[in-house]
Formats: sequence, C-alpha cells, structure tokens
Amino acid sequence: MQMTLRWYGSKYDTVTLKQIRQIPGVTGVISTLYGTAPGEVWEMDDILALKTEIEAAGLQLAGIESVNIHDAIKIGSPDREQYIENYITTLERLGQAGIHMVCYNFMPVFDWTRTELARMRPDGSTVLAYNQAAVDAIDPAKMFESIAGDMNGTVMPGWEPERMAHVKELFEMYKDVDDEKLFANLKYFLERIMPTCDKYNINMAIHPDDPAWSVFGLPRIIINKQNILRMMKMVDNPHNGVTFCSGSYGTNLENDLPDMIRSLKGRIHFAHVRNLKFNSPTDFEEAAHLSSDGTFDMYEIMLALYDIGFDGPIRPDHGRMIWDEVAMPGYGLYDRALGATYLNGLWEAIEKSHKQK
Ligand SMILES: O=C(O)[C@@H](O)[C@@H](O)[C@H](O)[C@H](O)CO
Ligand SMILES: [Fe+2]
Repeated sequence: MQMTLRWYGSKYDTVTLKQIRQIPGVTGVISTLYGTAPGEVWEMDDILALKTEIEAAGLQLAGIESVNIHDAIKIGSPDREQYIENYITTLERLGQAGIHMVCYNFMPVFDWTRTELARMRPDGSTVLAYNQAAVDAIDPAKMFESIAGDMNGTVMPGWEPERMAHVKELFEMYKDVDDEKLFANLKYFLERIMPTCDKYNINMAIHPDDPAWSVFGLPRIIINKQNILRMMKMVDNPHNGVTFCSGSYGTNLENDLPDMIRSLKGRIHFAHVRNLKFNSPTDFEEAAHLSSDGTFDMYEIMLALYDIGFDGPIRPDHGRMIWDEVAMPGYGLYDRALGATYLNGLWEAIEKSHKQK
C-alpha cells in the first residue's frame, strides 16, 4: 500500500504540501481540480500543473478524489451522453498524464451527510457526527444551510453552494429514480467508460454512500456487500473497482468490514481507513483512528487489506479537530497525521509478523 493524504490544492487547503511531506511514511497525495464542476472537461494544462506542483514538493499525485459524476448520468436523462463524453475526455487526459486511480461516487443530490460538523468529544476535540432523528427533522432543502455555519469558512466537497442552491430542483429530477434505475444508470456509465480505462489502465474506485442507507427518501445503492458484489459482477472488469471506506460502510453495524474487504480481493483500488464511535445504531461520531477510541477493530481492517495483497493508495480519513487547529471539518493536519502514523504502525507490525512465520 501507499500511504497518502487528501489535499485540496493550494488555493483551498489550509494544509501545505510541505507539511504533508513531513508526515513520516506519507509519499503521495490524493487531489482534484477543486474549482471544476461535475460534468466539466478537465483541461490538460490544469492537470499537469497540479501534478507538477505536487511533485515539486517531493510527493506523488497518487490518484484523483474525485472526478464527480454529473446528475444527468445518475438520473439517466438524454443529456447524459454529452456528460459521459466529457467524462471520457477527462479520463483520457488523466491517463495521458500518468494518473491511474479515480475515485467517484454515485450518490444522488448529496455526497456524505452529517448533522453536526463540530460535536464536542470528552477530550475537547470536535468531530463530525450523525444523528438519524436530527436528519428526520430537517427539511432536505435546508440541509445545506443547517451545516453551512460550521464549515470554518471552507467549501466542503460535495456541498458546493452553487449546487446546493438547486436542491429542490434536484430532488424533483430524481423522483422517478429508484435503486434499480440507479443500478442500471451506473451500469450504462461504466460500460461506456471501461474501454478508456482499459486503454489507459485507469482504476475506477467507487466510494460508498455515506451513511450506508437512504436519506431523505433518495435511492442509495453502494451500501453493503451484496450490492457492491452485484456491481462488480454487472461490469466484470478489474478496472471497475471500489474505494473501501471503513467509515462509510461502517455506518451500518451489520456490515462486517474485514469480511467485505476479503470478498473484494483484486477490486479494491483505494482505501479510506477511519474509525467511528457509536452511541446507538443511529447516532455516531467520527472518533480518532485508534481502535480503542471507537467501535471498529482497526487492526482487523488493516490485516484484511494485507491479506488480500492490497497495493493501492490508502489514506486516513476524516480527522478530529484538535490542538486548536482551524481547518475544513474532517480535513485538518494534526489528527490525520496521527491517523497516518497509526495506520503505518499497524501495517509495519502486520508485515513483520507475517515475514517471521
Ligand atoms: O467524506 C468525505 O469527505 C469523502 O470520503 C467523500 O466526500 C468522498 O470524497 C466522495 O464521496 C467520493 O466521491
Ligand atoms: Fe471515505
């Protein structure tokens, strides 16, 4: 595996490449052209400028998170053809630039959903949290406003104000899209892009829905082992793979994370590894990465990745806000650096204990 950190680009991130370079064992970053809208073709010059800037700091651009999918593709409206063409052009350019892993998601309207961006934990750190009763009480059109005040002045991925201004229209457009339709639209999209992925050796890595169930009555399909295996089979190409995100699949306590990892051997192209602390099955908060701070056994998760021979990029995921840092919620430097170091420690121990046997 290659340890990486997500980085939003010098115009948007409070964390610098120099700081990332100084985290022991982090050799790459996962980035995106943050200023682009879903559906836009990425300019080659912009891709190369991003890559050059990262390499000049002594790091590798290990993959893209995300090239976002335009809603027309998820809905399956006639204008999807143009957006798929655009997506293919972007993939070709990424391939030509030597980038071989692309993360994306297929969630309608909202990317991840949280009800609090700064819940206080007993140690005084603040974290993102989710409470089902709070979601049930929110008018979806107001979801964005309800968290906008806690973003520390940043624009959060998946919650761009321009898109959120049209939330009501978006809901209307999805009204005939159920789980089956969403599966069919995903299949259509993947079949169209696979020849390009084959040509340029691009691993597509779908990110799970977060939380892993339907919110606001919208369809959600990338939520459990059964559905993800269905997706792998429906377009049975090794380039059709997944981002294994423990914090997203883990929102549903019925998901057995190490078992899911083992069942996806050869198809996990990217890993997000983080812990959650459950207060009840419908109320959870994002804990430190350490097993004992949350609900998941992080050793078992890393062991499963080791056992399947995972060799893609991995990153710590959302971190807590600690030591008075002011940054994008979930994406400060300090706690993610602790997370990376901890995950590296687990990996080293697993590797060495296997070699001794
Ligand atoms: O929760 C996060 O911050 C990320 O894991 C997602 O926003 C992820 O980048 C997207 O869903 C992938 O397209
Ligand atoms: Fe994730």
